[in-house]
Parts: sequence; C-alpha cells; structure tokens
Amino acid sequence: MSTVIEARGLSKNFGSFTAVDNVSFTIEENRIYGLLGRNGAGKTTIMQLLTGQDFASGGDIAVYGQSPVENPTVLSNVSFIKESQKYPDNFKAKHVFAAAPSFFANWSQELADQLIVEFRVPMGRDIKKMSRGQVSAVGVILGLASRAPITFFDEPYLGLDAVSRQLFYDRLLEDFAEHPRTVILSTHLIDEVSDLLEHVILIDEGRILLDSNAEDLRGSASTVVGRSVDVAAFVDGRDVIHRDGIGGLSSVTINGQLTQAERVAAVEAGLELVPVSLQQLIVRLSSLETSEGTAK
Ligand SMILES: Nc1ncnc2c1ncn2[C@@H]1O[C@H](COP(=O)(O)OP(=O)(O)OP(=O)(O)O)[C@@H](O)[C@H]1O
Repeated sequence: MSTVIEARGLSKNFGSFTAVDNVSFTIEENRIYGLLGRNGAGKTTIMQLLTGQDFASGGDIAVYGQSPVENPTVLSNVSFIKESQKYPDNFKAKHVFAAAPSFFANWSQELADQLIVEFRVPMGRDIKKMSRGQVSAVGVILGLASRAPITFFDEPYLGLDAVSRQLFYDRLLEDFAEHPRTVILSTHLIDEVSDLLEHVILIDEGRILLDSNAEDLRGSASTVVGRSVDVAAFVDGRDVIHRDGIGGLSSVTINGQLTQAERVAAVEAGLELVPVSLQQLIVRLSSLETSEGTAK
C-alpha cells in the first residue's frame, strides 16, 4: 500500500490561536478515512491545508510527494466537497454539472446522470433557490462522479434526509469497490458511517487523539456493568475511560481488548460486558480529553 498524503509537524495559527497543533499522519492509497472530532477541532482547517486552499504556519505536507499549494498536478487529482461550497451567482445545477468534466479527469457522466435522478436534483433551478439538502446533493454527486484519486468530503450532507444519506453511503461503497480511491470523510454522524470507515483519525483541539485502523477500534473497548465492588475489582489496573454509577451499581468503560479468559472471569463475577460502538468510543475519548484538560 502506498502513501498518498504525508503531513509532518503540521500547524496552523490564526493570530495567536492555534487551530492545528503540530500534527503528523499519513493517508494510504485506496482506503476510506474518517476525520472525526468535536466542533472546532480543526478538521476543516486540516482539509484546507491538505488541498492547498490555505497555507500552513509550520510543518510539511506532501500529496503524491509534492506540496499541494498552487500545484496543478496535485490539485487535478483531488476533489474537495464541503458544506459551504459557493457557486457562481445565477448558476443552476445543470451549469455545475456541465462544468464538472473540465475540472475532473476521471469524471463519470454516467454515474452523475444516475445520481441526479436518484437524489432528485432539480437541474433547472437556481442553486440559490434550492433547499439545503438539494445543494448538499449536488456536492455529494460532484464528489462521487469526480472519481478523483483523493476525494475529501467535509460534512457533505447537511440537510440531506435519511434516505439520501443512505443513498450516499451505498453509492460511495459500490463505486469505491469498482473504482478504488482514497476518501477522507469528515462527519459527526459516526454511527451512520461506522461500517464504511477503514481508518479513523480523531482530532481534538488541533491535536491527534487517535489514529487507528477502524477494525482494531471495533470491540477495543467494553463497558463493565455490575455491583460497584465487583466492577472496581475487575477494572483495577486497566485503562478506564469513563465511569458512571448509581447506588451500589457501576458502569465503567475500559479501553483495550479483553481475552477470552477475562470475559469468562467477568461473567463468573456476575458482571455484564457491553460492547462500545465507535461513536461511543469517540465520545468517551473526546470527553476524557476535555475533563483532563479542564483539570490541568
Ligand atoms: N479564519 C479563521 N480565523 C480564526 N479562527 C479560525 C479561522 N478558521 C477556523 N478558525 C478556528 O479554528 C478552529 C478549527 O476550526 P475548523 O473549522 O477546522 O473546525 P472543525 O473541526 O471543522 O469544526 P466543525 O466540526 O464545527 O465544522 C476553530 O476554533 C475555529 O473557530
């Protein structure tokens, strides 16, 4: 597997505020990445730096081994779909799709035509007059039909209803299977995309909190529920990421895989082990960081 993006010591300051703080990571070819994190974590800023739309304050970015800034070779391989996409005044959807082939070398008109019908895009309506979900659908279609070797989706589906979001996930997976490419998806709907993601990068306050294969994360944490004294004995010495309790009962989330013997021991101690979803794990890790940060 080859590396398509490498960021080393990447930083971005806005005045005295540090939005991206010395982050390093790599993006491998033909995988689907989730760039996750709370509001203001720095996800959009990182995407803007990787796509050459903004200058870094420090560090290096290599996309196919080159800086993305004002680099037509790099940019012709990248599509960046964002919620806040601006279109020229008086542009209708049909104008956007007529212009798209000249921007994207791998553009699939066939896929675009299919998606325009499936997402019910009103082609003759001014973009300015379209609903928020319809504008999002235009972006999603551009991103999918571009078949760009590296596609960034920055929360692409604000306003899209559940049916359209599912359509997006389904078509993304189908087209990805036939035309593998690198996809970097930023989203808050972690449960919805959980099965789609192959790798997760979790950002918090401009830093990387987690950079891990999604498969390793699934089942990597468990919540232990039972009598407080038994739970306390079981989790002793483990990496505890969350504690809840009421009366004599506790619910404690621990990070790290459990062996079969440990699972048996838990059951024998009258404890229940509840798997932690990717979304719960992300929430736990992000809030853990906040409470530790506050305590400092
Ligand atoms: N041009 C700017 N000037 C000053 N601060 C900025 C600027 N752009 C972004 N920021 C700040 O940098 C931080 C990171 O913003 P960014 O948009 O990257 O977050 P995000 O992770 O994409 O958040 P969200 O999930 O809410 O979209 C935020 O605190 C934001 O207020």
